[in-house]
Formats: sequence, C-alpha cells, structure tokens
Amino acid sequence: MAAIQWYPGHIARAERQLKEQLNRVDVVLEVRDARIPLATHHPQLEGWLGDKARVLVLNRMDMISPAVREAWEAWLRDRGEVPYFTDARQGKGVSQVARAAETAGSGVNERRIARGMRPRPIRAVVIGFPNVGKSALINRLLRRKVVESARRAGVTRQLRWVRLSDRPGKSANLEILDAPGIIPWRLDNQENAVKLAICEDIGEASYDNQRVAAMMVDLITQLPELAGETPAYERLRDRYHLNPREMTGESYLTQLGGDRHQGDLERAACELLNDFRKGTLGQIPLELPV
Ligand SMILES: Nc1nc2c(ncn2[C@@H]2O[C@H](COP(=O)(O)OP(=O)(O)OP(=O)(O)O)[C@@H](O)[C@H]2O)c(=O)[nH]1
Repeated sequence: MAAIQWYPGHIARAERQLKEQLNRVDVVLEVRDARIPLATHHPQLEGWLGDKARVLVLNRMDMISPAVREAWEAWLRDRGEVPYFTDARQGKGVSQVARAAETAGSGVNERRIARGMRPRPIRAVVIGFPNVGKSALINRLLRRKVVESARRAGVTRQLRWVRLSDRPGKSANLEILDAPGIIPWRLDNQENAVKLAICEDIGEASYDNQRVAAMMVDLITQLPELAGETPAYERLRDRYHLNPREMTGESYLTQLGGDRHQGDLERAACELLNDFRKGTLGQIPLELPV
C-alpha cells in the first residue's frame, strides 16, 4: 500500500481555483520549499502557465545551509532559471521578489502604451504547494497581515487585489491577489509525495507517521553532505543518537522504540518529524542538485 493517500475531490477543486486565479494575472510567483525544490515543482505547471511570466521563489532558505543554497542557485541558473531565495518568516529576500515581479510583468504595460492605453499596475498571484509559505510571503510583501499564515492549510476567501502601493513609500506598480493559489498534487510519484509529507507541504493527505519518519531518516542518511563531519551530522549523532553511516530508517526507529509500546514509538516518530519541520534537527535539505 502507498504510504501517502489523497482525496481526489480536493484535487479537482484546487485545480479549478488555481486556473481561475491564473487567468486573472500577468505574473505568477511560484513558491517552492528550498529543502525540496524539485518535489515542490509540479510537472503540469508549465502547461497551465503557457507564456505567462513567472518568478521562481525558493522559500525557507533559513532551513538550508549557504553551501546548499549556492549549489541550487548554480544548478538552476545552468537551466535558465533565476531563483529568488526568501525567508518569508523573517522577511529576507522579499523586496527582490517584488522587484522581479514588476520587471517580469512590464511587458503588459509596454503593450498597453503601444496601443495608446494608460499603464496599469502589474497583477500577480503567489502560488505553491500547501504550507510552503505563500501567505507569509504575501504578508511580508505587503508588510501587514492580509492573509492567515498558519501551520495548517488555511481557509479559502473571496479573491481581492491588494496593492503594494498601499504601503507608504512603495511602488504603485504591483497588485497581488490576497488568496494564494494552491497547486494540487496527484498521486503519481510516491518518492516526491514522501518528501512533501515530511516537509508538511502536502495538504489534504493522510499518512503513517512512523513510515514517513523512517523514510525521512533514509533520505537524510543518503545525503552526501552528511558524509563529512558537518554541524548537522554532529548534531544528529550527539543529540538524536542517529549515525547516518550505520543506520537505516527502520533500524533507527526500532532503536528509538526499544521495548516501548507502539504508542511511544508513534510519539517518537512524530517528535522526530516535528523537529525536522521546525528546523531543530539542523539545516538539512532532503534534495541536492543532481
Ligand atoms: N522557517 C521558516 N518558516 C516559514 C517560512 N515561511 C513560512 N514559514 C512557516 O511555514 C508555515 C506555513 O506558512 P504559510 O504562509 O501559512 O504557508 P501557505 O503556503 O500560505 O499555506 P497554505 O495556506 O496551507 O497553502 C508557517 O508556520 C510559517 O510560519 C520561512 O521562510 N522559514
């Protein structure tokens, strides 16, 4: 049986809502999780976007090391992509994203002016998988709270434009939809689904915490970055008694569980997942450029 289960009804609804939002904008700010930039990319997205301008945002940059960030930056640039790294919780890298969106959408006004029309603000929507930090980014762009940002999937609201110029001294050239677009994800790649579940970037899905925690340990132990004595490696060994050189996810969880009850093992698995999600485990990516 697959480790992750979805509810198809939610996928259909999310897809419909996303397409409606895409139809209204000039620019798309695609937010991915910097720990899993590939698994948080949807293979159908290019098809949905057509030739609409896009700005690629890798959020949660605080959760990966500067070396890993540089590796992704080089890898993406080699492929013609320009990533903007952000920490939407602290507001880092956010003003660069706003500028990139204005530049990416400027073609709209060039066309309007050529046709004798007055320029208008560029319209953008922030899209991405559940929980990657879309609301936090919108709120940081606007420097106030217009969207609920929470650890769990938020509520849908009526679509409304919010202008960056509503901020004193800021550009009048960008408007953002206040409801972020959620990219629905189908169950056709279990490996990516597991990474999304580990990072909690998956929304309406159910999964077995113990299996997902064991898979997380397997992914971590396979990271080449941990082959050396990096701070993250030392922390795993000293604080979590996890030796990436010697353990698999199953053997680690068995050791964690010891002769404890099933409920204790479940709690240990949840704690481990939570520590990863909060960043207490260290700056650990689950993907590196290949
Ligand atoms: N460490 C860290 N946490 C972040 C960052 N951005 C957002 N978060 C946290 O991630 C969680 C999800 O953020 P949201 O902004 O609600 O994510 P979302 O994509 O709008 O979520 P949905 O509405 O469920 O699709 C919150 O607990 C945020 O505080 C970041 O850059 N770094």
